[in-house]
Amino acid sequence: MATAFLSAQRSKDPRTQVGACIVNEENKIVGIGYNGMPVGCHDDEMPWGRDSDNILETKQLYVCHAELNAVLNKNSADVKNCTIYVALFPCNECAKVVIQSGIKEVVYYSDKYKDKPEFVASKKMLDMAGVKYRQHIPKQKQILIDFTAIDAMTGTNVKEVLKADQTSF
Ligand SMILES: O=c1ccn([C@H]2C[C@H](O)[C@@H](COP(=O)(O)O)O2)c(=O)[nH]1
Ligand SMILES: [Zn+2]
Repeated sequence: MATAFLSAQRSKDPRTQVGACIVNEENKIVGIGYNGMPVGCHDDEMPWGRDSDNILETKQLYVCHAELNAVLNKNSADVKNCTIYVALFPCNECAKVVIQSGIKEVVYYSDKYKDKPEFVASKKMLDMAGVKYRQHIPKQKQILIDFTAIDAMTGTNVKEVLKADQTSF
């Protein structure tokens, strides 16, 4: 789940950043994704709002959801019998992707949209298809990547590394 949230940080969505991480039956990561615009559709040229009279000026019609990206980014032949860790409970469209790709379990963190039709429909389809889902309960409240501590522990000096890289060309 931490990997899913780390991936979510790459999302340009100002309101809801979603990350997803797929693991196989051996708990090895086989796909990671976050919600973002399709390749070639530049983040800064696309709309990121969701409230507009003109749906063409909202993100809804364009953004690729984290689960879809995680499945499309897979580094294995398929994701059958895998588990997907995802920051937000999957919407109806993502539930279809999960089911059709053979993923057998969804572990989610937030279920903030549970009363919306897309998410009610999602649960209905996951139930019918026999895909299990459960909320993630974190074992610890914080995971920190502290580069200062890493530098001290490994004797890394980024300025030196940069200089070394430049001179190696
Ligand atoms: O299953 C899902 C549902 C939603 N997302 C993404 C799509 C959007 O970028 C945000 C939701 O935006 P709101 O403004 O909070 O409606 O989350 C996803 O990746 N997967
Ligand atoms: Zn979705």
